[in-house]
Amino acid sequence: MEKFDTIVIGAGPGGLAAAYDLSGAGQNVALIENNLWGGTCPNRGCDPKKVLLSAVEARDRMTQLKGKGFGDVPYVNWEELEKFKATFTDPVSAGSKKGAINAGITAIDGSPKFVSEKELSVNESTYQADHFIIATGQRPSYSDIPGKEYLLSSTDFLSLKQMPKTITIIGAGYIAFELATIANATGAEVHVVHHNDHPLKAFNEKYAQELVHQLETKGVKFHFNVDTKEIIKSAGQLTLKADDFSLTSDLIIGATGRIPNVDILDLEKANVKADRHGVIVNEKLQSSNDKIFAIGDVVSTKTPKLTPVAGFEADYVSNVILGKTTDDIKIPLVPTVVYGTPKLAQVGEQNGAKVVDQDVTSWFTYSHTNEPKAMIRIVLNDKSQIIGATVLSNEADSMINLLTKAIEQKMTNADVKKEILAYPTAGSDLEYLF
Ligand SMILES: Cc1cc2nc3c(=O)[nH]c(=O)nc-3n(C[C@H](O)[C@H](O)[C@H](O)COP(=O)(O)OP(=O)(O)OC[C@H]3O[C@@H](n4cnc5c(N)ncnc54)[C@H](O)[C@@H]3O)c2cc1C
Ligand SMILES: NC(=O)c1ccc[n+]([C@@H]2O[C@H](COP(=O)([O-])OP(=O)(O)OC[C@H]3O[C@@H](n4cnc5c(N)ncnc54)[C@H](O)[C@@H]3O)[C@@H](O)[C@H]2O)c1
Repeated sequence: MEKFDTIVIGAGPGGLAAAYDLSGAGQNVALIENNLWGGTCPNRGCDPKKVLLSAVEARDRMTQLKGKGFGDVPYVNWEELEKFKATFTDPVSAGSKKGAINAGITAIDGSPKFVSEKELSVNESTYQADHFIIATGQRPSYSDIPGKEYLLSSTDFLSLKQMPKTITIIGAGYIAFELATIANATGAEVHVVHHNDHPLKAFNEKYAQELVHQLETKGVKFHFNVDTKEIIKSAGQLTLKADDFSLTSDLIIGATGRIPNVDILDLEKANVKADRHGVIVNEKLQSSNDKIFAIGDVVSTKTPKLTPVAGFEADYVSNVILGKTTDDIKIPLVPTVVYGTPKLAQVGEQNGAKVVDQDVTSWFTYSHTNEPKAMIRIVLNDKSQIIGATVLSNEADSMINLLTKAIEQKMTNADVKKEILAYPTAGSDLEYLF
């Protein structure tokens, strides 16, 4: 039986980072993947979505300047854009696997199952290790309704050969907003169906509602308080049914959340406990078996499920395994962005001693690109230090990174005014907020 220092299960951003860290430190590491190497983010998540959105953003920017330098703005050509996207995604899996092998990691394709607390089997071979890291991520989950087999996932959407004329998205979280933005820019009629009237529930409500309003202005139709009961297929189309509600479209995307990939690992044989949110861990990311860790999206914690978090947890767990730290994990501030035009970004505390909530649409940064609405909300504590922020604008992604740094450095509003930042940029406007 082959023996390793550490076996990592799942070659996404989390698993790959951990395998590289441990192998780089001299450990004998195996990495096991049962699908595409590289995981969700570069194959069917962040990166392909961002490639598609870059064309959408270019179109939206031109639309904002219609009559101010641009005439009629064409819809995004989906087939061409998909081909461009494939130039990024196609090489990922082979490249990620080859990179791991070149780094001295033993790369194994297959679905492992634990056979004991220290062993797992894959492809009829059994492997032993001192430590294991579970980094198997999540997959889309759908409500158990009749016709759910007709639903497509975000993965399917990102690889559609053709964009249909009408498309319905169930859910109003990150994925729903981003896919709605992309489909709308290709000329599709887009419907978003949500079971309550609180979209993007982790974000400031006023800002989320403004994003809804801006998408509605572009033609996206939101249907709130509609609890989907059934999907019916007829004459090549799909009809979504709810109480007193019916909507027919060419295809329906389920974007109602994701569930952890824990079910086929035989975790109970290794004494690893999981719940419906993932592997249960302590403050050192150890499972109920202290030699088996979990990182990234598969972990059952409230930590945001995002790529930089998976990477951070990978580095932390590697340091625990290598004996470099005995401290509990301390996740730093995690900024999040809903991508599109505009972007909605948020970080830190949303309540404090003082809140500056400013409509900045008329400011030069936003008026020279004719943005329909731009808003910034900064939360300060009783020492006037910045402790949180929400930004809605085309510049929200870079602004939230800047504000995250300001929070980490405990900057006050007076400190912000002392900074010299390149002008004219969204960052150099910050001082005018206070
Ligand atoms: C559409 C979409 C857009 C996103 N956009 C963003 C974004 O803009 N920014 C951001 O930060 N995050 C984004 N995310 C989230 C991001 O993709 C994840 O947080 C990140 O990929 C988590 O990394 P991970 O390594 O924990 O899991 P994953 O990337 O999911 O990797 C897990 C790996 O484990 C493999 N695996 C699963 N089960 C097994 C098994 N039994 N045996 C072996 N291998 C297994 C999987 O095939 C996969 O390769 C997005 C996600 C989606 C779906
Ligand atoms: N830009 C980014 O960083 C980004 C983008 C996409 C995905 N992600 C990651 O992927 C995760 C999953 O994204 P997501 O959008 O699937 O999840 P989500 O949790 O953000 O949104 C799911 C939405 O579906 C709704 N919902 C649940 N059941 C429903 C039902 N029966 N009918 C209608 N609506 C229902 C929820 O209320 C929620 O609004 C995110 O939480 C995030 O971690 C990040």
